Amino acid sequence: MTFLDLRGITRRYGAVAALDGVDLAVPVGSRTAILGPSGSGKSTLLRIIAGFEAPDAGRVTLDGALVADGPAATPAHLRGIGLVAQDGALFPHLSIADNIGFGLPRRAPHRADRIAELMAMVELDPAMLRRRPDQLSGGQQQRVALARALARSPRLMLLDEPFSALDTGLRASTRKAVTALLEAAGITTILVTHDQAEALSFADQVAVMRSGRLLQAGTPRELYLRPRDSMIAEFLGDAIILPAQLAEGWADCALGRIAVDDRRHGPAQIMLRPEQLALADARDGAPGTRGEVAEIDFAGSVCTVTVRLPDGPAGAQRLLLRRPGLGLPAVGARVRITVQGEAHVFAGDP
Ligand SMILES: Nc1ncnc2c1ncn2[C@@H]1O[C@H](COP(=O)(O)OP(=O)(O)OP(=O)(O)O)[C@@H](O)[C@H]1O
Repeated sequence: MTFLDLRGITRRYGAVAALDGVDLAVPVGSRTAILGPSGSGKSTLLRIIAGFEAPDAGRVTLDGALVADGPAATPAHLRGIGLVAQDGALFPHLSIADNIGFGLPRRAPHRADRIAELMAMVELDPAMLRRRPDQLSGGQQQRVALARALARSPRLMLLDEPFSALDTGLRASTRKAVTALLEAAGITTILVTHDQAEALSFADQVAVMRSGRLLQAGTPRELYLRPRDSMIAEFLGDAIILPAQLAEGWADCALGRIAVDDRRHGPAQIMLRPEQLALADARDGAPGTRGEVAEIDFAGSVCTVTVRLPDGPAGAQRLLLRRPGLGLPAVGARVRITVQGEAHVFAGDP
């Protein structure tokens, strides 16, 4: 069942079309990530969902109620939506307890119990209650911001790049903790990010935006393995994109004849993810495309191996493969490349 429905959302700032006819359905209890480069319209969309801004045109329906129909919109405080901003936006002069309890009535019965409960939910030590935000780490501050947003039991939680200021390790652990918490509470959540790995690991629906348009929405797996075009493919991770000639579920390309996920005929662009390519010693005599290792970028657990293929009709091809640091071939080694699984054929023109 759809909890939030966006239809034809359009918003202009002068000559800039920040949003240009965005449609998106967010299922109840789901986690949606809106992914896009800087300036693609992600924050504008989030502000329109939250009610801080109204669209010029388009409709926002929340839990069956129309909350925006063009510029006519229900104000933010009547929507029951929680928001965690990029920097947490805590009140620096208030204690952690007062930050978390900010939205709760001052004289509410059990106010202190509710604050303690929220602290426990986000796994913060009760000893921190009297501290001020600047006496907490970045990750702890983000948990306080989340507790404050949870205090009013929102129906929908909006997360605007809430992990971006945290360093890599803390970022992953905070994201995991937040995901588990929101899932346990059954709160429909939308995360805005420009980090593809974060979007893929957080969400059960990823929506990719560029220049105010929503290009494709689907499960992380669909977007990663079946992107609509090469731009989306490369935005979601490393991609090997090759010109090919298609026939009945097969493609002839620089890697020989390989299986594809499309039964069309004729020229097309196909895509493989680097992890679909396996390398072996070329001297083993088994079938597979031969190439030569041109370069190795050693980076520990994930290294990049550049393989040069023999000149073909499209000129010399270089493939980038990711490999663990152990057992790497040497530069100049002759290797045999085999493909695992099917290549993806882009829906658009070659
Ligand atoms: N208040 C405003 N006035 C004028 N232009 C704006 C305003 N807000 C956003 N824009 C423009 O609208 C476009 C979309 O901006 P938006 O902040 O939604 O993008 P974003 O994808 O969230 O970017 P980032 O990842 O950098 O935060 C940009 O070109 C931006 O300059």
